[in-house]
Amino acid sequence: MTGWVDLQVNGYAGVDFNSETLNEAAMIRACQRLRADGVEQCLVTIITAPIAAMTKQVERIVSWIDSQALIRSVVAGLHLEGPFLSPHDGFVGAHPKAAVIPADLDTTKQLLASGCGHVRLLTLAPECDQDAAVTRFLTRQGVVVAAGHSDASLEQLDRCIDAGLKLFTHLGNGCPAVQARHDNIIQRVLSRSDRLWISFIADGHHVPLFALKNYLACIPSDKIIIVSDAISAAGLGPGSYPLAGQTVHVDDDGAAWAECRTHFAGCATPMKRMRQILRDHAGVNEATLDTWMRTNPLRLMDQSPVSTRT
Ligand SMILES: CC(=O)N[C@@H]1[C@@H](O)[C@H](O)[C@@H](COP(=O)(O)O)O[C@@H]1O
Repeated sequence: MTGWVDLQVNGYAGVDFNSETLNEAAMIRACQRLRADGVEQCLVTIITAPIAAMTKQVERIVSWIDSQALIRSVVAGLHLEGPFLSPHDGFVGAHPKAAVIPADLDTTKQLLASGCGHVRLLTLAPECDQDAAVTRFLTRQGVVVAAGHSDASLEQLDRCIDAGLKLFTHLGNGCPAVQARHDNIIQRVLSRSDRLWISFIADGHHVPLFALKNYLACIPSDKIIIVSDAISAAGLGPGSYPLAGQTVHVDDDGAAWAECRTHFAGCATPMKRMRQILRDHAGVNEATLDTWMRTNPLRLMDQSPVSTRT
């Protein structure tokens, strides 16, 4: 197998992984489509919701990973994006503000318990993780910690990096459109690209290609990871699609907008199209694409070997 490894998939081909009505047959269909579209493995991503709803959704998906061979071979685990994110406008992005909470160990343990060892990655805002306690705990449990939806200062970023933080989730998104010209989260994270993997959504909408090329040129190649952030619209055309109880509008150009149109809400572009975009419009060669879409995500996930997780 030489397919791509996508660390952020919220849904695919008409199936919303965050829906309360998700069932096993739909999950199998989505896995078949992911495979057919070149994705060997992915992390199913559960976004911020009230804790009881998150744990219930995690439990449901974990039961299928444990019992169904195709799901187990495609779904390498879960990525929890939230609930410990910045609640501030712009940073919170498409996550429901009311369900965002400060990081705490009890909630973290509850989330991990519901995952029965399948939670591989958790995205949090370092400024919401006092003394980096949750980052340190998760790292010791073998869960990769990412920063994202965050306005962390350099000090807060460094404190979490020292405690085990490994990744920054979809740089250039989950932050306000207008920010300080120099001291902003994008520049702070770029200044730490020797110590962090950094993921990007390469659909050409989340980050305009000219800016994406600048980012990709200034980060060491072994630190770059491409994620799809796919939602149920991925692989389908323009229209309205569900995401965790929200309605997302996909325009003719493929951009996926929240109803208010102030921010994106996931992505309708599959990995195979991102690969074409990066190759044909950003001049990235095939070997480098393999590094960013397979080797690097696998290396990052090796930081969370299944055998060491409890
Ligand atoms: C699954 C999902 O909801 N993903 C969206 C992402 O697509 C969007 O980019 C970000 C903020 O929006 P912004 O990019 O407009 O800041 O919020 C969420 O993470």
